Amino acid sequence: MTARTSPESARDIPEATVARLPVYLRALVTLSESGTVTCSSEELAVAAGVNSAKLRKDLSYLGSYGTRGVGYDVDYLRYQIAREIGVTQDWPVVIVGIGNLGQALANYSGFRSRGFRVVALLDANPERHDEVVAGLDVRPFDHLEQIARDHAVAIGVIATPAVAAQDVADRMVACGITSILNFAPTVLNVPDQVDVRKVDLSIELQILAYHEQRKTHGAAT
Ligand SMILES: NC(=O)c1ccc[n+]([C@@H]2O[C@H](COP(=O)([O-])OP(=O)(O)OC[C@H]3O[C@@H](n4cnc5c(N)ncnc54)[C@H](O)[C@@H]3O)[C@@H](O)[C@H]2O)c1
Repeated sequence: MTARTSPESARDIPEATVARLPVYLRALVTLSESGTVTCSSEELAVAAGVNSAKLRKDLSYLGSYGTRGVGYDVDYLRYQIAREIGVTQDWPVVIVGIGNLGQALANYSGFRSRGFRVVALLDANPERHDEVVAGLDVRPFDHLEQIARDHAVAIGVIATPAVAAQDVADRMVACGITSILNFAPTVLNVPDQVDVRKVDLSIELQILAYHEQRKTHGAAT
């Protein structure tokens, strides 16, 4: 499967590579902030926690091969990857469902530093509408259409209970939101042109539990 790429590149990059680009970007930001000017593919691979042959192959999709004997220019590669992902531009984001998780997400400073600007926090519960979270008023869910229009919102985050998530997704799609990050433990039905990414920490824990169990059984035999 391939992923859509930026208009400049008009190339298709494999989905698995796309999933690793943010990992490389994070490693490059750390290297850059520590004053590193160039790095070898091995150094970058260690910093990103991947195999260096895979890293070189991934970066070749971006047309970036480094310079023999010198390696990669850290800031230039950081810019190239950020541009490929689309985070050199500012992405307005709305978060719907401002309970425990929605508040934690709203307070997460890492979104802004990676090009995501939270423009509104929406909740259906009127009791929440007096609250200010991360410097933003919590607003009625019914304001979604107006906010999406005013800020040209492309990305919506769902942090409501599972029973409400499909309705929230339908309303997001109806007002032109084409990418959804869903934290609710439910499968969303959306039109083909809408991208949904699902985050489920309990699934990650279950995968770890599976490996733990195998370690325990392996040790017992
Ligand atoms: N993906 C993960 O790893 C992960 C981790 C924790 C929680 N969750 C999920 O995230 C969701 C939120 O969890 P929480 O602990 O913050 O819950 P919570 O009850 O604290 O908050 C949910 C909020 O959604 C609001 N809401 C309900 N229906 C709504 C609607 N139709 N429109 C707008 N707002 C609505 C509620 O008023 C409430 O403020 C749940 O679905 C939970 O299962 C996922």
